[in-house]
Amino acid sequence: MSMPTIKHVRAFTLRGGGADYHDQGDGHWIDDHISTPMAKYPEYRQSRRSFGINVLGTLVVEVEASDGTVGFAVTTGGELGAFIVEKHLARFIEGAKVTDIERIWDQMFNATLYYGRKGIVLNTISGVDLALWDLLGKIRQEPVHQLLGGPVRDELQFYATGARPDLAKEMGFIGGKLALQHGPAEGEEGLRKNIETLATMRERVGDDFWLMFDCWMSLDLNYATRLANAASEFGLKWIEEALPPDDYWGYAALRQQVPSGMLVTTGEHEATRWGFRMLLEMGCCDIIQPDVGWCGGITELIKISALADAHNALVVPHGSSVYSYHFVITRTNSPFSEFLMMAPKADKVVPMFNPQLLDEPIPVNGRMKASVLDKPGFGVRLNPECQLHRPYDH
Ligand SMILES: C[C@H](O)[C@H](O)CC(=O)C(=O)O
Ligand SMILES: [Mg+2]
Repeated sequence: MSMPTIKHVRAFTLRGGGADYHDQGDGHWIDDHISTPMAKYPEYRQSRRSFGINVLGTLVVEVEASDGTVGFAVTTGGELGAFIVEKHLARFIEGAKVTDIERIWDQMFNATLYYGRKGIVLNTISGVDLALWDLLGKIRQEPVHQLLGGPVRDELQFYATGARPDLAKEMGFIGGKLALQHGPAEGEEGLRKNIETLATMRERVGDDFWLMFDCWMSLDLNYATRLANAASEFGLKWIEEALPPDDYWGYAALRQQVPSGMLVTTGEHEATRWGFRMLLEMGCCDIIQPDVGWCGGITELIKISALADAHNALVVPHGSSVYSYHFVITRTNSPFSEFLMMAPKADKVVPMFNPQLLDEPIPVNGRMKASVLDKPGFGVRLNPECQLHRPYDH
């Protein structure tokens, strides 16, 4: 079979939820007094949007092959990501064969090393990488999970992230992850309120349902240790992203200090095999949580996951909807998945990247059959009702 080449790459921006899932309206649980690294400033404590968590918006990358097939992906990256794709990365993509994914990744990463390595550049590289996997799947008429070696189980099992683990239990999820609401700047009273929320939820969900705290990089080692000790009485399963992502030493210490049996998890703001190598070799956590749309895409996640497996660590990707589902179903060291509850009150299941994708599968009774993922590529379409904007052209 002669392999088509890539004729065009195009980058667009989009506003309103979707891949930039913090870009929500007023009254959404995800923006209601969540503990953040900015919460030490009282004026930025009530809303994450107040410090600009949603400034980037969504980046849409489209790759069109010489036979007319189009692959695409969405990630967080907006206009800055669009600039990087159109003005810098396009040269490595256009003219390449659709199977040249590994070489394109290596060229994108090495050409941006002097200003990249992590953050928005890696989000952007991830977006291109996911679009390339989508394209290859569509050209081969195979789902991405099949390109990755095929499912290792019949279905995915999900825990839910949101303000209502009690409702998540009724909806069939295996656990509920609460966003921690009060950080160190809110003192002992804040710590008490955090524990009260956990205690209330434990009361409602019973002993066996998993409950976790997501601390979104907002604590220090002392506070995180005290929170973990106090939460232990209420069966906290894991403490997530307790410290800033660069504090590998703090994570290694925290893992030694949490009560026996409690897991330490992190990694959604980490990128590449080198970043995760630090977390794994320094013994920072029990579960790594790469976001497929931010860590370097599927091409890099394959390497990160192999490294984690060799360190006996689980890989439970952060959010990332279909991009993580197609990966998780193919890996034994990824036994369950996250589902971010994007309904403003976390009281019903809506597609995670709503409203940007069509045909985006959702868990039913906290589960998703592998067969639901059996469409070419990632199996989703861009919603034509969403207003695409192309800020740069090349
Ligand atoms: C709930 C967290 O603060 C954040 O918005 C999402 C996240 O970190 C996660 O899903 O994990
Ligand atoms: Mg998290």
